[in-house]
Amino acid sequence: MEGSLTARDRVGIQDFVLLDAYTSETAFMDNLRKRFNENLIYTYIGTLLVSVNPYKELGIYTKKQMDIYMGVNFFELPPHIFALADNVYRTMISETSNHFILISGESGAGKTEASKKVLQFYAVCCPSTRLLDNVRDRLLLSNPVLEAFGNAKTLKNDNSSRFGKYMDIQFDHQGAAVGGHVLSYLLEKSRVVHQNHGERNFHIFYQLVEGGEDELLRWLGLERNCQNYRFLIQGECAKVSSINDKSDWKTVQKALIIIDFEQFCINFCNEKLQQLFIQLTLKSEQEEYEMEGIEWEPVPYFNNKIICDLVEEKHRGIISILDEECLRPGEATDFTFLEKLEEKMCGHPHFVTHKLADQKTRKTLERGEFRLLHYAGEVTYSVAGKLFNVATQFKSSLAGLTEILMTKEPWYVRCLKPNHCKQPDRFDDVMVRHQVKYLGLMEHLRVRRAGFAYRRRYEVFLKRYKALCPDTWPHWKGTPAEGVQRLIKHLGYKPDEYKMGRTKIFIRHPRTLFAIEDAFEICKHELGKGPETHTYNITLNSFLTATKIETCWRGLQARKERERRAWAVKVIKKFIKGFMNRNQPVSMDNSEYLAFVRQSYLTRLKDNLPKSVLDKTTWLTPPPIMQEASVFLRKLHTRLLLRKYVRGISSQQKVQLQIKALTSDIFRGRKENYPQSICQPFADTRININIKVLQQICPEGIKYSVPVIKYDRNGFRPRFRQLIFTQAAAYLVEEAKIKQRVNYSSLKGAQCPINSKSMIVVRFDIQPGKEGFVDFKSSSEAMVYRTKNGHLMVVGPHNAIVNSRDKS
Ligand SMILES: Nc1ncnc2c1ncn2[C@@H]1O[C@H](COP(=O)(O)OP(=O)(O)OP(=O)(O)O)[C@@H](O)[C@H]1O
Repeated sequence: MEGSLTARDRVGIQDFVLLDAYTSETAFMDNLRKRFNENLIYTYIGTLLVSVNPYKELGIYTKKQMDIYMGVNFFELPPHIFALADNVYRTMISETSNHFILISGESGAGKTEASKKVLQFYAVCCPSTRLLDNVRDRLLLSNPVLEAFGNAKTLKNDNSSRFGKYMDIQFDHQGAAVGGHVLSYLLEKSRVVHQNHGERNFHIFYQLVEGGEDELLRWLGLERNCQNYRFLIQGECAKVSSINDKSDWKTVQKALIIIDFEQFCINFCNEKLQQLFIQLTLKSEQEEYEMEGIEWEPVPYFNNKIICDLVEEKHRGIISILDEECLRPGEATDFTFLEKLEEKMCGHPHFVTHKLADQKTRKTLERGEFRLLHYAGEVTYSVAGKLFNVATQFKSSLAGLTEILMTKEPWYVRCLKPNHCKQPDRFDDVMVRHQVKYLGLMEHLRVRRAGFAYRRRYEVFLKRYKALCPDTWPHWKGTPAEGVQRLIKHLGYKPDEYKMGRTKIFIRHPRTLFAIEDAFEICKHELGKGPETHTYNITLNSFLTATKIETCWRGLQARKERERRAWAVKVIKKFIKGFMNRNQPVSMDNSEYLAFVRQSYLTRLKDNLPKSVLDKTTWLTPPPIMQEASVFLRKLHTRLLLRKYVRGISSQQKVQLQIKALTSDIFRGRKENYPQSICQPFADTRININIKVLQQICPEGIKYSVPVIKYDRNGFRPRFRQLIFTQAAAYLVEEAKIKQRVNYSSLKGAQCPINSKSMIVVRFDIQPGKEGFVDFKSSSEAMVYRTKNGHLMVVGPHNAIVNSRDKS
C-alpha cells in the first residue's frame, strides 16, 4: 500500500481503493487511461487486478521480473499479474487452502495471455518437476484443440471463444504441481445448427473439410466442399481471409497427439459470477472486520440475486417456464412461451415486454421480445426460434462451476480491451467504460470502499507517521495501538473517520489518509531544510535520514534475500533433477549432482577409513558411480596400512610372522585345529628347550638364537599342547633350513648322533632329566609329526638335509 501511496502523484494511483471519488466512473476512467498511456496496464482494486490489453510487447514478463515479484508483499511493488500469482501461491501454501483465479473479460481482452502468464510464473517459480512441465505443456497445448472445437467466427471476432474455460492445477503440500485439468463449460452448442449472417460454425468443421486427409474424408463420407453442407454456410462466410483452416487442421492434429458463453446464457453466466464475486468479496470483508473486533456495518450494494432468481428459480424462473412450455402437450410456439413469461413475470422490476412496458419503453421493444435489466445494463432478447433450448443445461453446468468456486478462495483478474482494432496505444473511452460497467468494477470498488478504504497494522502505521506528533516521535514507549491513538488524537481525526481494530487501524476515507500522507511530505520538506532549524528539526532530519538509510538497507536486504531464494530454487531444482537422473550416464542434467555425490562419498570415506590392516569389514558402501573408484581406493588404502604395519613391527614380531608363515605352510588344511592357533602369538615362555644343546649345534649362537624355545618348567599344559607343538615344530623346521648353511663338523661332540644316511637325530633336554629327540629328514615337502617312537619328525626341504649330510 505504501508503494501505492508514493506512486499516486506520479502515474495515477495503483489501487482504485484509494481513489477519493470512488463512485465516479469518470475518475475511474481517468486513472485507467492515465496509466495505460504510460504503459502501466495493471491497476488494483484491493486484491483484484484490472488489466488493459496493450496489444504490444512490454517486456514485463521476463525471468528477471518473475524473480522480482517472487515472495514479495502484494503492495510493495507496482501491480502485476505475477504479484497476484505469487500471492495466491504463497497463501495456498501457508494456509493450505484451495484458491481460484477468475480471469474474465470480453473476447480479445487478454484472458488467455493472462492465464499463460500465471502458468509461466508457476512453471518458473514453483518447485519444478517433470510432472509440472507436463501439466503446463498440456494446459498450454490444449489451446489449439479447445479453440478448434470451442471457437468460431463471430461478427465481433474472427476467433471468438464460445465457451468458458476452467483450468485446474493441483499442488502437493510442498507446493509442487502434481496434476491438473481443463474443463470447458457453457459451450454455445446452438451454433452447431444455427449461425447468424456473417458468422460461422465452430472452426473444427471447416478445418476438417479443408484440411482432412482424402482417406479420412472418404471414411467419414464427406466431400471437400463446405458449400455442400447447410450447417456450414448459413452465415454465408465459410471462407474467411484471416483464417487458414487447412493449416489450423494440422496444428489441431498435432496438439491432439500431445494431449493424448447464446447471448442469454452468456449474460446469465456473468450474472451468476457477479453474484459469486460480490458474495465472496463481502464475505472476506466481513471476516476481516470480525477478526479485528470491528462491528460489521451493512454495506449498501446492489445484490443481483433478484436477477439470478428471475432466470433460474425453480418453477418460476425463465428457464423453468421454457422447459415447461417445451414439454407441455399441445402446440407450443415462441409466442405461447412469451405469453407464459408475461403471465408469470408481470410486475417484476427487472422484466419487461412490449405488452408489459409503459408507453415510452414499448416503442423500443418488438412484440416477440423481452428485456432483462441485468446488473450491468438492459439487454433485449428475442424469443424467435426458441434460442433458449439449451438453457437448462447451461444452468446446471453453471451451478456445478459455482459449487466448485464457492469452496475456494477467490482472486480476480478483470481484462479490458482498449479498442476494437487490436491496436497498441489506443484507448477507446466508450468501449472501456462499457467493459468497466459490465465487469462490475465500480460495484466491486463500492463494496471494497463501503466500509473502510484503508487498513494498516498499528506498528506499520506508527512507524510511518510518528514524526507528525511530538509525543510519538522519535520513540514511542507504549504499545503501538496506544501510539496510534495518541497520534490520531494529535492529528484531530473525528470518531467516524476511523476505527481501532485488534491489530489494525481502519480508515474510512482515502482523503483522511492522503491528508496525513501530505502532512508527512510537508513535514519532511519544511522541517528538514536549513542549518538554522531548531533542535526538533535537526533531530527530525537525522530521523528522516536514518529512515531513508534504513529503507535503502531493507531494500538491499530484500533484494539479496530474493536473489538468495532464486538461487536456492535453482540449486534445489537442479539437485532434484540430478537425483532423478543419478543412474543415467553423465549429462547436463546430472553432472553437478554426481559431482556432489562423489564429493560427499569421499568426505565420508575419509572420516570412516579402516584403522587396521586386519579390519576387513569397515568400508563405506559406494554409490553406483563410485564402485570402481572405491575398489581402487580400498586396495590403495590396504597397501598403505600394510606398509605402515610392516614398518612398525619389531624384529621379534618379524620372526613371529616368519614362523607363523612357515607354520601356515605346514599345517594349513592339514590339522583340524590349526586355525585357532593363528591368532595366538608364539610365546617364548612356554617352551624351555635346553639352549645348551642348540648352542652346541649352532656355535654361531646368534643365528641360532631363533629357537629360543623354552618348555615350561611344569611341562606342557594340555590346552597349549597343540599350540606349543606347532610352535616348536615350526622352529625346528626353520632349524632344518638353517642347517644347509651349517658346517656339520661343528656338530662333532654334540649330543646329536646321526644314525642314518637320510636322517639326523637331535637329542635335547625337555627338562632336567627328561630328554627329547627330533629327527630331521629331507623331502620336497615340509612337515612335522610325531613318530611312533615318540620322536618329533621334522621333514625339511630337500637341500637342507642333503647339504647337511654331505657336509658331515
Ligand atoms: N499482456 C499482454 N501483453 C501483450 N499483448 C497482449 C497481452 N494480452 C493480450 N495481448 C494481445 O491480445 C491478443 C488477444 O489476447 P487473448 O487471446 O489473451 O484474448 P482472450 O481474452 O483470451 O480472447 P478470447 O476470449 O477470444 O479467447 C493476444 O493474442 C495478444 O496479441
